[in-house]
Amino acid sequence: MDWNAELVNSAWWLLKAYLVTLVIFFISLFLLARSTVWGRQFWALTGGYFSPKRSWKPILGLCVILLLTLFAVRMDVLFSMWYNTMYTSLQNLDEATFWFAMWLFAILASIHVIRALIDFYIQQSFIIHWRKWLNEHLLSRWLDNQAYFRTQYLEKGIDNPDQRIQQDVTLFAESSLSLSMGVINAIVSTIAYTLILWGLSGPLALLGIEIPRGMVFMVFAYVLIATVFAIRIGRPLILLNFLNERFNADYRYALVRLREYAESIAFYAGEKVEGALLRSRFAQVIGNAWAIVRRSLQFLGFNFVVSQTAAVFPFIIQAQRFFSKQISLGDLVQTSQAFGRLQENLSFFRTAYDQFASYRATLDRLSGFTSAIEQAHRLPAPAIRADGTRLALENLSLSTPAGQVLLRDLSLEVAPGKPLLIRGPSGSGKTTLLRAIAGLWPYSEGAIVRPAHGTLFLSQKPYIPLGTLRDALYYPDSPGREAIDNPDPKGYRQSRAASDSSALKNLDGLLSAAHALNAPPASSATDETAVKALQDVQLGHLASRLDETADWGRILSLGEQQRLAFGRLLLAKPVAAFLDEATSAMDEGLEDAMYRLVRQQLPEMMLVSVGHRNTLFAHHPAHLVLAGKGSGKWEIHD
Ligand SMILES: Nc1ncnc2c1ncn2[C@@H]1O[C@H](COP(=O)(O)OP(=O)(O)OP(=O)(O)O)[C@@H](O)[C@H]1O
Repeated sequence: MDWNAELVNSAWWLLKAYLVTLVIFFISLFLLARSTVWGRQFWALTGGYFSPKRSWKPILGLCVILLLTLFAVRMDVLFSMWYNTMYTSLQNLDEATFWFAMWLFAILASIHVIRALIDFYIQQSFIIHWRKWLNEHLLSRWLDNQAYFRTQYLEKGIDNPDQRIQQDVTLFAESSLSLSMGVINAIVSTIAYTLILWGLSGPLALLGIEIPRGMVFMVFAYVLIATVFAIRIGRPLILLNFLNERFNADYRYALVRLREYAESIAFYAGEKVEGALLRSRFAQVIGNAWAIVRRSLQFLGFNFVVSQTAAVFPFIIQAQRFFSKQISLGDLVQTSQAFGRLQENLSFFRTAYDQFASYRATLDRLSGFTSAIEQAHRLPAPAIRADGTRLALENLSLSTPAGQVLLRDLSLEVAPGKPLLIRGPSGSGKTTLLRAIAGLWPYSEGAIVRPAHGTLFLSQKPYIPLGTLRDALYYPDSPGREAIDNPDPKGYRQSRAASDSSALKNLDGLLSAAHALNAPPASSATDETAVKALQDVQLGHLASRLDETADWGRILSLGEQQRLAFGRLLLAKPVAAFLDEATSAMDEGLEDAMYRLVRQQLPEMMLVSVGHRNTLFAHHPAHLVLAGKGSGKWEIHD
């Protein structure tokens, strides 16, 4: 074999194969995206990423990965030729060729290693960029228009959105690339090795009939039959793997709820009930895991038998031609390798069958998620317009999703400095009215006029974000935002260096050390405005802990959290504020003090409160009373 010519041939082969594959690859993508359900789902989900208008980089990246994949196929073919050269030199006792083969191997192996590393790096960076785009795309659609909240109004809600955004996106990007490159590798290798085997195989006598190049036909028939059986044995694995995801997500969700509702459950001493629920969910996970093991035993067993048989099959067929000296030892070895490779590549479609099925399940979950988001975006929204700082309702009617009337034809105007109290029986629609004003309630008619900016809604159970007390105080304007956007690289690097050196002794400890390094400097704790706000709402004792990161939602009592929310109000100085039973956990004295404070510091603010207590009357000259009971009636007392 002339290796100099072979290297030049390889370069030509690579160029031709690359151009042909490139064209076929993009045409196939186009056709799949148009004619198959999953192709359309794929394109709807990520077409934007590959749009050249956005950036050429993803397409260029894909082209490079394709080139490296074909390069890998060619290297494989060269290795198979190398084995032929080497074994033939052994058979001929040709020492010079043997040593030449050793040098050649050094060159081929070096190229192979460099190619593999470059391929690894480029594929990983391609996946990371893709994941970043997908994550950002889904996250912004999910946050836009409050879709994360409004999806609850859809007839068919969505389960585990967190899993879809975090886990499925990763799986989707990784599997898309590995499956598509796997298919290309398998097809191109199949062609390459069919040609090799074609050259090496002789006629095969079967049942008295002589089949020319019989080996090639044998391997195709062999793999085809094996594939049919494997799909039959492996099919139940698709459902089992799908259930595995579902059961694990259910189990995780039950564990998360235990953490979320820890206090209530602990008060009820509900460990027994929770334990039973957790154990029964875990039992489902385990039951399914055993079913997967049993089915995989059959599937793997069958695959092992198929591949083991394939190992000796070509020797048996070529033995006669070898012993009659029609082919060399190198030819025999190369035949067995080409047969093995061909069998392996044709089997790709068999072995990747369940991978493809789980890929489709991931795609289904992501498409279901995006279409739910689109539906949520299309839900009607209350007609809200801005007219300076005016706050008014014009012929507003509200109903429940089931169509029950909550409020009919309400018109009113809230004047600055003249707070309005909304009263009415439980379930009459007080909170729903605030939801409509916030733009969150889809089932409304009429118009809402409110300032475009500078509105603040406080609910009965204030939201306390993750982070420091200062973050909670300024929410949703976070003074610590830079820290979130730019996690301190120094702290991160230090913790990483520590983790490198300590051989991963205590990861929890290292992570909390990194967290501590990320905390803002202590000097900012003296921020006067924040401290004053805390003192005003009678939380002065927490001033020194402003920059402490803790689970404040659990540490502070409900009354303290409500006072913290009043602090938020004082700092934000909104044009209009809406307080939904925002003082329900305070005693009457504190409630009075909080309202006095607000009216003193923000006398011109438009204030709307929802509440039941008579003590609120003193601070609200105007009242809106909802009648409830499905009547939609209301009264205004000025
Ligand atoms: N997401 C929802 N889906 C279906 N019905 C809802 C939804 N949210 C609220 N409702 C219904 O709308 C009605 C009004 O609820 P809302 O929370 O506004 O009452 P409320 O007057 O604030 O009651 P309370 O004084 O007990 O807080 C209730 O019957 C409630 O069940």
